[in-house]
Formats: sequence, C-alpha cells, structure tokens
Amino acid sequence: MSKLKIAIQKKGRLSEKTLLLLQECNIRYPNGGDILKSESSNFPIELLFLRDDDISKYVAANLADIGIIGENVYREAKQEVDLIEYLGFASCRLSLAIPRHFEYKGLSFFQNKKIATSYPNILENFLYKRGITASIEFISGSVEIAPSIGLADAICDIVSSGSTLMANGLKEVEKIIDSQAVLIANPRLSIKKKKTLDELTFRIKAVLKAKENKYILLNAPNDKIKDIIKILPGMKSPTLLPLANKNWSSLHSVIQEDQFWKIIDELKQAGAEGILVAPIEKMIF
Ligand SMILES: Nc1ncnc2c1ncn2[C@@H]1O[C@H](COP(=O)(O)OP(=O)(O)OP(=O)(O)O)[C@@H](O)[C@H]1O
Ligand SMILES: O=P(O)(O)OC[C@H]1O[C@H](OP(=O)(O)OP(=O)(O)O)[C@H](O)[C@@H]1O
Ligand SMILES: [Mg+2]
Repeated sequence: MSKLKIAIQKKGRLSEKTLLLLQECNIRYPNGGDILKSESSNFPIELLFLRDDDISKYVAANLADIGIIGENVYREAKQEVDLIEYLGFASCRLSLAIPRHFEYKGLSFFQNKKIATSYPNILENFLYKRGITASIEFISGSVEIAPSIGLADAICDIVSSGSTLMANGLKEVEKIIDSQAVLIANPRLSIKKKKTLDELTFRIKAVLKAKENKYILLNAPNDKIKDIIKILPGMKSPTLLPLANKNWSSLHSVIQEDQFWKIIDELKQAGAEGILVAPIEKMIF
C-alpha cells in the first residue's frame, strides 16, 4: 500500500506529455492501450488513468495520492488538494468570447447576459468580483457552439491558438486565467509517500530546468575571454579550457533557452567563434 498512486488523464490534451514527463524522469511502466491501472517497474508508483475532471476529487478523497491536471481544472474543482509544481506544458488560457460581429466596450457587455461554460465556479467568481450579474449555463463540451444555436450570448472556454473561436464566428474579449499542467497532491500523505513524492518532484524539477536551458560551447581568442564571460550568465562561472593554439581557449556554459538568440549575437560580436549549442537532459542543483 505504500506505492504512490498518480492519477493521470487517460486520453486527451494532457496524456502524451504527462507520460513523456514520467519517462524523462526515468519512470518505466507497462504500456498497454486499455489498461487503466499500471505499476512502475523501477519506481514505487502506480498509475491510474482517468478522466481529467475526476482527478482532483480522487486526490482529495485519498483514492489517488497525486495527480496531473490543467490548472483550469484544479481551480474549478475547488478541492482540498495542494498544488505542488507547475509543469510547463498544456499552456492555454480561460477566456470570455462573444460573437465576432458584436461591438465590445468592456465587461458591462456581459450584464444580464447568458454565458455558456464548463467552468462555472471560475466564471462566477470572476464576474462577482467585477460586479457583473450574468446567468451561467453549464455545458460539458463543444462550448463554442453555444451562441450559434441560441443557447447563450457568450462563452467562457479554453483558448490556445484561437482557431476554434475563429472557426465558430467568435472573438476573445477577456482573459480570465492563464493555465498549464500542474502536479497536485493530497495534503495528508504518509511519511513514506511524501518521500516518494519528494523524489518525484526532484526529478521533475531537474527535467524542467534542463528544458529551459542549453549547453553552449565556443572558442575565442584569450584577449576576448573577459568580455565574453560578462555576456554568459553561467551556472556559476563558465568552464575555460586551453586550445592547441595557445592564444585561444574553449569556453563552456549554460544559457537560458529564451535568451539564446540575443546572447548568440552578442557573443559573435565579442569575438566568439565555432559556437555549439546542445540540449541538456537533466539539470541538478
Ligand atoms: N487547445 C489547447 N491547448 C493547450 N492546452 C489545452 C487545450 N485545450 C485544453 N487544454 C488543457 O488540457 C486539459 C485537458 O484538455 P482535454 O481537451 O483533453 O480535456 P477533456 O476533453 O475534458 O478530457 P477528459 O476526457 O479527460 O475529460 C485542459 O483542462 C486544459 O488545461
Ligand atoms: O484555441 P484553440 O487552439 O483552437 O484550442 C481551444 C480548444 O481546444 C480545446 O478543445 P479540444 O480540441 O481539446 O476538444 P474538446 O472539446 O474535446 O476538449 C478547448 O476546449 C477549445 O475548444
Ligand atoms: Mg474533461
């Protein structure tokens, strides 16, 4: 009974990346299409494959110990579970959208209107805080269809690229929350399970950190090294190795993925040559 039970989405937008993350954490499990429960062969964890809407309820009720869901579903469910870690995938937002041909001048648009959504709690709280009274129509999916069939005046739903809104003649007018996949946990885990969770989050952090960063190697004349080091925001200080040509050195460091292009340009200007950039598998501090 001491195995940590993790509830993950059986099939949908979160499934593939959730399983990939577990693999990157070196957690192996039997991979069978219709199996709804499987045990890892090399980590004390059991996987439960569920509908994402049920996961926080199961975690709160101790039927599962931890789970991976969208932050939108976590906030909507209002269950007594802890948010342990942001996981950086399934990025999207929950937004209000209206038929494209309507003029939008602000939130008062929604006063006394009917809004269709699968997120009634988040929406109700958002409108209440802004003093808007609207009627909320709960529907569990295909929300974007609601205005065109006369079910509602507007919708509140997940938006990512915006193509579903556009395809259904709608426009996004207010963002309510940003969302990404999160790891949640029952707040009262046994000491043993808490230890397994700590081990898992340690691995997850190492994997996520590595994704944010790149390993960079470059060559430069010795008299340029000082300037180049100033540009490189290394983990501590960059590694410096002599080259066969004694006037040159090789410099190794780690840079953030999002600063990548800016820094590459600066490095070239400062005299760096033969720049190599490589992915990092794990980063541990
Ligand atoms: N277009 C999108 N881009 C990025 N992330 C998304 C997108 N749509 C949904 N998500 C995120 O992925 C989660 C799961 O979405 P999905 O559409 O698979 O849910 P679902 O249809 O309710 O699945 P289930 O059958 O498990 O109930 C959402 O709660 C949200 O956090
Ligand atoms: O802005 P976009 O990139 O178009 O993405 C948004 C759409 O993605 C999700 O639905 P999904 O495709 O997962 O189908 P679902 O209704 O079965 O959940 C969400 O419910 C939106 O409808
Ligand atoms: Mg669902």
